[in-house]
Amino acid sequence: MKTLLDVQNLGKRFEGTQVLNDINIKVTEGEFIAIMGQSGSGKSTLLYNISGMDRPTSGMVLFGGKIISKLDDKKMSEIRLKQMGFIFQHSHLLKNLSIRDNIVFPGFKAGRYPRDKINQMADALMEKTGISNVADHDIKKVSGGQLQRAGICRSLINQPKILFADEPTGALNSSTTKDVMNIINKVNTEGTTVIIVTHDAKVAARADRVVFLMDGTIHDQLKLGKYGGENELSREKRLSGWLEKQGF
Ligand SMILES: Nc1ncnc2c1ncn2[C@@H]1O[C@H](COP(=O)(O)OP(=O)(O)OP(=O)(O)O)[C@@H](O)[C@H]1O
Repeated sequence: MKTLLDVQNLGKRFEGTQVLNDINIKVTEGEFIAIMGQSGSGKSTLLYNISGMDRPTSGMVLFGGKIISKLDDKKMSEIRLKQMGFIFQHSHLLKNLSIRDNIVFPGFKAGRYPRDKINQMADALMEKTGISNVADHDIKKVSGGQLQRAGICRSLINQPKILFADEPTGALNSSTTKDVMNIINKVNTEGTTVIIVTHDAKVAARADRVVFLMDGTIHDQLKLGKYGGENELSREKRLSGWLEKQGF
């Protein structure tokens, strides 16, 4: 399989504090990676630095074989808009716009397809994630789970190669977490590479590989293989045993 994201000797320093140190990781096309670690270990910082939301202070990041960590803001924003999707704990949808308008917005901005086609793609995404019934609702009038699904639809409207998610289920209850993770696993099965930061072992158990960060370095990695074949409980057990060894 081809390497999509290649992180080489990445370091990040904030005002005299070295937060990430010598991070090396290769992510292959179609892979699903979960990043775990104690609070403050540098998980979100790593996600921001490998996705071009922030710049590393040392090392480099290659995306599709091209160095992206040294691109100017304009070029980086274009790559983020057209080739990457982002989901956060809170979906940050635009107020005073409907769910549908929020979802099509980055599609219109990227301008890769005519507006009719983008509207059709938004309809298909809402159908797939079960929010067609609230498509025209104001974002203040839907549930947290529906908002998060809308955030997922928005992140997918430009058919990104990779989806970055920072605690996407952090504000959801366990049943909605399961629904959202089912969607993310499906998107991954259909070919989108996924990198997710999570505190939740049940969420991380959905990934092919779990990376454990400690004090800003990769402490260990666990290969779980593709989700779906193995019994869910035994997979979670394998992960929790490994996490215990990491002191988590
Ligand atoms: N913009 C910033 N300026 C200065 N320090 C920062 C900045 N962003 C993060 N840090 C520091 O970097 C360290 C790692 O933060 P980060 O948010 O990446 O950790 P995390 O593992 O995601 O934590 P959590 O699980 O609590 O979200 C922390 O000590 C944090 O205070």
